Amino acid sequence: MGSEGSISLPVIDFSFSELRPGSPPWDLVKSQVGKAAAEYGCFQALFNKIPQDLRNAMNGAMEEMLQLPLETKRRNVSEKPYHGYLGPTSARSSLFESLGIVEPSIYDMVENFTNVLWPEGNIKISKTVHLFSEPVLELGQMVRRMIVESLGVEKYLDEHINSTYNLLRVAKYEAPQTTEKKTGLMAHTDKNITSILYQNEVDGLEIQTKDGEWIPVKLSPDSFLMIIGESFNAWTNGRLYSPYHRVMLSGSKTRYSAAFFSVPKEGYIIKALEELVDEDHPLLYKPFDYSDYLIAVLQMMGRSNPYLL
Ligand SMILES: O=C(O)CCC(=O)C(=O)O
Ligand SMILES: [Fe+2]
Repeated sequence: MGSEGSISLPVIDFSFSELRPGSPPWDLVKSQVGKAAAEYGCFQALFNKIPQDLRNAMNGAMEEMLQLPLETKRRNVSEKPYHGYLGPTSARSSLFESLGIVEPSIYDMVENFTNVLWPEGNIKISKTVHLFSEPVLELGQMVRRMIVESLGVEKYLDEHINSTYNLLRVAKYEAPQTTEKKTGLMAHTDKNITSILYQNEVDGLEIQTKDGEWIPVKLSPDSFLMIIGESFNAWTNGRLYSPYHRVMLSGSKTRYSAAFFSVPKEGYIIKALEELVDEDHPLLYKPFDYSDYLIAVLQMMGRSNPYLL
């Protein structure tokens, strides 16, 4: 397919006032979502449910959190990989740093996080993160429901939704001050179910198509990028694509992003749906426990992966 930049990622509009399951706009959007998830494993979602002042507040909150002193950010710890502070190390891009917030739609969970960074509390940040997260996570659930419906496996919808929790990671990518592109985050696939990305108005994300072409993502301020993770690909026996993506940076503007990951709960076994396994679609992956899989991937990638803890 053509030279670089000649194709772009699907853009899907979720800004209908009446986007209820079963309604005509729902069915229309659902067919676009199903197609995009199968062909690209990602799409840009236009979503007008978050007012500009809340987006501005979120941008400010991300900046404030990630500009704290290193020893403060390091207090954001977790025994689970990727759930706590990740900083620049010799094995990772020196431009990247991120903090992890488990279950950001639950106010008390956000407060637990902010209290670690600000022992005296920071209600403004807690409220902003919580308020911002709620509609984003609703968008995520809506997309997952549409995908499950478009594959004709609605009977597993509750199991699918209830088998995950949410993890928010806010990241800072230091401006490289160069005209040529520098790596901010190495190429990788997400291992979880779905990821929804929001950014301050600095682009940098690139997605690889099935043909191997890298497409730079241009996100309008009121849009999000939805990415299918490997676990969703496995659960649907390969019906969905899970694309490689990376962050490439140039110029003098610092990039901040908020990535909302839906992650399989501990102990949940990801097993391809029997309805999606047949002669034309032989079983692709043996059932697996997500936590074991993640640990195996991390071990396999070893030191060569800067994305590693
Ligand atoms: O910051 C971004 O835009 C991408 C983050 C990402 O791909 C990840 O954290 O898995
Ligand atoms: Fe990612």
